Amino acid sequence: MPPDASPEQPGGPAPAPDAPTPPGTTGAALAARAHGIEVTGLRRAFGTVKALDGADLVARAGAVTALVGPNGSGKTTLLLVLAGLLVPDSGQVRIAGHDPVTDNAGARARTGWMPDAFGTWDSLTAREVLATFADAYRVDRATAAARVDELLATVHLDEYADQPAAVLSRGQKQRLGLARALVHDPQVLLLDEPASGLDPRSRVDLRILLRRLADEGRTVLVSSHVLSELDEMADDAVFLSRGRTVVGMSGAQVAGGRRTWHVRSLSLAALTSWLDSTGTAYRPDGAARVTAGDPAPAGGVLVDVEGEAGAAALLRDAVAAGVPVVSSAPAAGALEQAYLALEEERR
Ligand SMILES: Nc1ncnc2c1ncn2[C@@H]1O[C@H](COP(=O)(O)OP(=O)(O)OP(=O)(O)O)[C@@H](O)[C@H]1O
Repeated sequence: MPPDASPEQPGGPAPAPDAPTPPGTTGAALAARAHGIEVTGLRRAFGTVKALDGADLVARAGAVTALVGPNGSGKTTLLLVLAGLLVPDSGQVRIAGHDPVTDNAGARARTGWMPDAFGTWDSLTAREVLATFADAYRVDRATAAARVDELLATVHLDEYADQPAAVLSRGQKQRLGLARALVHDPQVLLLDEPASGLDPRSRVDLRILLRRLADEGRTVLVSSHVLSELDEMADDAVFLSRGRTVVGMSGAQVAGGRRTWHVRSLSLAALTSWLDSTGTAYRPDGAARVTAGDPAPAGGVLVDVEGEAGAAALLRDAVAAGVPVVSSAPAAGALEQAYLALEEERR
């Protein structure tokens, strides 16, 4: 049995007969995808551990939503409940308008689930693995055959299509897991650490694919510890801590907050004396390399500014004052900074 064996796999309850539409469907069918994910007051305990302790979440259709939180904050538990693989103790969940508790088959027919490690049947080929899942989701044979080929190409596994899954590397298995999640053309995609084990090229491909899927009107909820990666792909973010939603943010809110910028100048002295003259607080970036005998070494500082407009004003004024600015960029991604600020508040 694969490690992520679950009733979702072949042999489990059948999806609803009105299974989702094939890829490329447009118009009215896409309009029906208006619902995303809605979670209210979700609770789930394992013995005395409250893995979910009143979590709330909204993930919009047509957007990529990042699910962020420290180890043990309840992300996987939440995703398992959303995937219909774990029954919550209490709370409300709607997946594309369906309740995974009372209408498990209906919700799961519309949900693609990619666990953090995808187990396969090693004796089946990559193509057979996908065909088996398509069959379990009652995708008709002709549609399934075309879709399996299309997905194998999408995740760049076409040359391994007829190889036993046992020969696939960890990253290739992850990509097969992504294809598996898409085999029934779900409206909602749940991905738990999808980029783990992927090489840089595959990470870029994943980002492009998730953006395309969201642009098609699907709901994409993705958890990862690699915040820089989420930064590049997420429209919105939900932060979990100790089983509760600490904050939900739109991308604009994240970008609009107070952030640290790294400003570098050909002359560190010119930069710092200008900042001093304007009363702007700054800190060393810890990377200044002073060359012996160089009277005006290059270097940079960290400055906290309000939103991107604040960063633009800082750059404009520095250049206007004759400071030879080389670069000005966020010191860390927006999600990372928001996350660290939240951690700071909790201390
Ligand atoms: N099957 C289980 N039995 C007992 N405790 C569990 C079980 N699953 C999760 N937990 C506990 O629930 C809490 C939340 O775990 P969960 O895996 O949801 O966190 P997470 O945010 O996904 O963590 P990570 O980032 O480390 O993957 C943890 O304290 C964990 O030990």
